[in-house]
Amino acid sequence: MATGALWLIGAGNMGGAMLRGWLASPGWARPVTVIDPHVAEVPNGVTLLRELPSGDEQPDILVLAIKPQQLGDVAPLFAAKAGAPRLLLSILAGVETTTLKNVVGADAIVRAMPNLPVSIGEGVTALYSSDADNGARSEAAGLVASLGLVEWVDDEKLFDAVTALSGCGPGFLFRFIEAMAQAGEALGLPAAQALRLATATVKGSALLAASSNEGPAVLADRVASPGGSTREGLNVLDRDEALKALMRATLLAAAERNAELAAAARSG
Ligand SMILES: NC(=O)C1=CN([C@@H]2O[C@H](COP(=O)(O)OP(=O)(O)OC[C@H]3O[C@@H](n4cnc5c(N)ncnc54)[C@H](OP(=O)(O)O)[C@@H]3O)[C@@H](O)[C@H]2O)C=CC1
Ligand SMILES: O=C(O)[C@@H]1CCC=N1
Repeated sequence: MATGALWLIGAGNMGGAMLRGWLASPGWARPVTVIDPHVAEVPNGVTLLRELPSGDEQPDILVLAIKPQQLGDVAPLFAAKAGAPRLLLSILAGVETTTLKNVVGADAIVRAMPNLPVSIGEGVTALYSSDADNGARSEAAGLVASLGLVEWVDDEKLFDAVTALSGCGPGFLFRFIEAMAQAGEALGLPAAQALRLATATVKGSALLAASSNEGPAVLADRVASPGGSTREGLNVLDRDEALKALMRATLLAAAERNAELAAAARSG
């Protein structure tokens, strides 16, 4: 059971989600300090500081969860410190290892890209490190293992793609649920019922896809009874690859924004 101190800098939407996931995981024993100037409250047992302590004190593990555009605000605070954390886990979209190294001189740096369902232990966290040794890599993976699926990415260039797919993905799927529910509403269903049906349908389909040996294309065919109604709906999604083209454009736009954020962080 790991007991070294963890500092979480930024406890907004994603930092807060990871914190909830960690505190709910069996055997969690690390003392946690949240450093965030504005967050309203933190769970029981968590220390809240409004700014980074000015002395040389450093945690065992530092989790950086501020917005990429806020990195410049904390950089001078780290520059003034003599010590360094043992492990830095950065969840900043876009911001590259070389940029992080210039800000926090941790012994090991691991980039992580979690997604919002980590708060219920059903998330995805992608990890990348250019130079962490096996011990640090397994420690980083162990830290996020209780939050859901963990996937290593070998090439940092692919991190923007992973961010677009699984990091941003819940946002796209929430929009899909909303659109599906509204389409049901347009067919006459009460709004609340349409939302329950759409949400449960996406949940059940994802669970089935995750547990099946068959791919999503085969599963879609299993729903589409010959001569039936699903095929008519799939024909709309498939015409001119309408849905696939929309998803390609969606992920590309997100990935390009990550590259812009990286460039901005690189130039300080
Ligand atoms: N949201 C998501 O689903 C995901 C987000 N990420 C990454 O997580 C990071 C945070 O995103 P998100 O949670 O959405 O953003 P939020 O704005 O919700 O959270 C950032 C938090 O950090 C606080 N903060 C600002 N400045 C400082 C500072 N100097 N020291 C400490 N805390 C500070 C912010 O306060 P204030 O609001 O007042 O500025 C806010 O509470 C980003 O880098 C993003 O790329 C990664 C994966 C998924
Ligand atoms: O929107 C963002 O920039 C962050 C990164 C991944 C999800 N949210």
